[in-house]
Amino acid sequence: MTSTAISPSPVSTNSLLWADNLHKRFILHAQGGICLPVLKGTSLKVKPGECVILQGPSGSGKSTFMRSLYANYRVDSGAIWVKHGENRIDLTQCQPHELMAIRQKTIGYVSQFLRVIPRVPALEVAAEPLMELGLEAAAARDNVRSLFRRLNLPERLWSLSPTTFSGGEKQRLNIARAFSVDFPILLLDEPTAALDAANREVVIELIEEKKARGCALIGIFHDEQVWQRVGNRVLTFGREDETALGESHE
Ligand SMILES: Nc1ncnc2c1ncn2[C@@H]1O[C@H](COP(=O)(O)OP(=O)(O)OP(=O)(O)O)[C@@H](O)[C@H]1O
Repeated sequence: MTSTAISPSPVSTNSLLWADNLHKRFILHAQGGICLPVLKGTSLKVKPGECVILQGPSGSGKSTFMRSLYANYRVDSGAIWVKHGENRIDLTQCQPHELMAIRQKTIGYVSQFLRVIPRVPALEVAAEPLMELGLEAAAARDNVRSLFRRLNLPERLWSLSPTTFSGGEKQRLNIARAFSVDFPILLLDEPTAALDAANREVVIELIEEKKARGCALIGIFHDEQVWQRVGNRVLTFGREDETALGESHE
């Protein structure tokens, strides 16, 4: 594959994701062109098997950073190197077809919200990413069923459209959709916010399993009990420094 976004010489790092000196500001055109600088030189490297927690006060830029890592937001400057297959690609420079391939194979994203298409059953919604990767429908559905069971999503809901699901049900569907694929990188934006204690515990287990398989995770969790258990490091916004969590997490 040739692309201007591919590093000409492999970056000397074993990180799966490397955000380098990101700057991002919002210009509020409808409000007198006010400029809101949000990311001011944010950097982060994440290696296989690591989970980095994004922390900081409300409005400090955690979600903006996360959305930039998924190229939902375009940064003003800086680079986001991602190991995609054998290549390292800069997400800030890549072509739309490369971004699609990266989202299909390399970076998974669990957002707080589920975009649902009316009339498509939950099982199909969750199995879609696996089928897009070429897995046959029956195997994809089996994989999703086992995640639905682990996440205690009642079987009577599997054939229903998730439009009427509760917040926690939608969230578990979102988790099954992203966790069914073996993404090398997973971005988790409050994946446990709407869950009860038992299901939170399941998500913690699923995250631990991903780490053991060498996945690099970046997460926003308001629940301290969760991030203390799954996190290796904390990137603090508003201060922009990193703290290692207890040795037991390393
Ligand atoms: N699309 C946007 N347009 C304009 N301003 C935005 C946009 N998205 C975020 N902001 C602003 O950027 C700042 C950072 O927002 P962001 O959502 O990244 O914070 P956060 O740390 O994730 O907050 P919270 O913990 O409350 O979710 C806020 O001041 C917010 O108003």
